[in-house]
Amino acid sequence: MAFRTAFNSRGRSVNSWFPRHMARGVLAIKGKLRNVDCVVEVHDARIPHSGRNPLFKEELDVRPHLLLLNKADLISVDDQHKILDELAEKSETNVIFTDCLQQEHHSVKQVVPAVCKLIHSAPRHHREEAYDYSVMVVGIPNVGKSSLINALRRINLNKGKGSLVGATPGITKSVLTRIRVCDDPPISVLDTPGVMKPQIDIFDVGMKLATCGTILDHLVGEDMIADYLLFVLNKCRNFKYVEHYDLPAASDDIWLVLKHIAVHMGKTQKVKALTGVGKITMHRPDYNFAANEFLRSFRSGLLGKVVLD
Ligand SMILES: Nc1nc2c(ncn2[C@@H]2O[C@H](COP(=O)(O)OP(=O)(O)OP(=O)(O)O)[C@@H](O)[C@H]2O)c(=O)[nH]1
Repeated sequence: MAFRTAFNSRGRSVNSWFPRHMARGVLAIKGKLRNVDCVVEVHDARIPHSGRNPLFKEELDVRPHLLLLNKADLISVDDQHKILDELAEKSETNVIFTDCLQQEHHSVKQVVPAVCKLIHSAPRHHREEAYDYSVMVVGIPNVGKSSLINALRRINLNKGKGSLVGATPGITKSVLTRIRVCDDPPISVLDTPGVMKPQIDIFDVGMKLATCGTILDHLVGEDMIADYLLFVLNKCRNFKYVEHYDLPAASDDIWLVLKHIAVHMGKTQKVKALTGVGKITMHRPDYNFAANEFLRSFRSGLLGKVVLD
């Protein structure tokens, strides 16, 4: 079966999807850099190249930089190896894949040793005398910055939440909160609000970011994101959704797929319609519910392990 090879943007512009306050966020982050020993950038492993805020590298590169590709549970181990090779080609070698939701936190346990190694490998400038290590956690919205901080606290301090976690992008609103995550060695992190590049000019990048939940769904439209997700799944021949929703076959028609999802999940709405034989009651699939369900399932890994880049 032939599927779409390109996604139709339907004339939509991406710029309006990015909240204005985020430009101020970078300035605030930059202003705190003097008191920081290392920058930890958290990004979504499903989009290892797209959507990273270039300002994190350009503006904060005066400090050692560690890239954490989080939500690694949502991609395959083979893809992780491939991504490491691709990043190494761009001279980016300080990279760790993390899964902050995993109970034992095996991957997150690598973070403190890696941070210490990086700090020891570079001059601390005027912070030479400072007893504790100060780490700034940066990243675009909803990639798991707060989850990482909470996991670090659990591992190293046996303590619970220090930072709010949410499925909606933009949960961390306060500008820069200092949180202790380890006593030996003493490490504090600065939690920062998610900051997106002020303008993303490539439509495809905007859609990848939206599919991973880093942009508020309603700004883009859930049906549009669901259509992009369907396009991606078909393009990479990942047909797990067919089995998951008991569809008769794979399809590139989002409305057909959403209709099946709604019917499969028993989500139809009664509507009255006036016909030639009088008023009749019809059952209309709840397309909004279906689009939301399709995205939610993908984001929680139920539709397979997919790298969007
Ligand atoms: N599958 C998976 N989900 C994760 C992981 N880490 C975080 N999440 C989920 O991703 C969502 C966002 O997590 P947060 O920790 O609030 O992200 P954040 O970057 O602090 O978000 P902002 O406050 O918007 O900047 C939540 O629903 C988390 O449960 C992970 O490693 N794997």
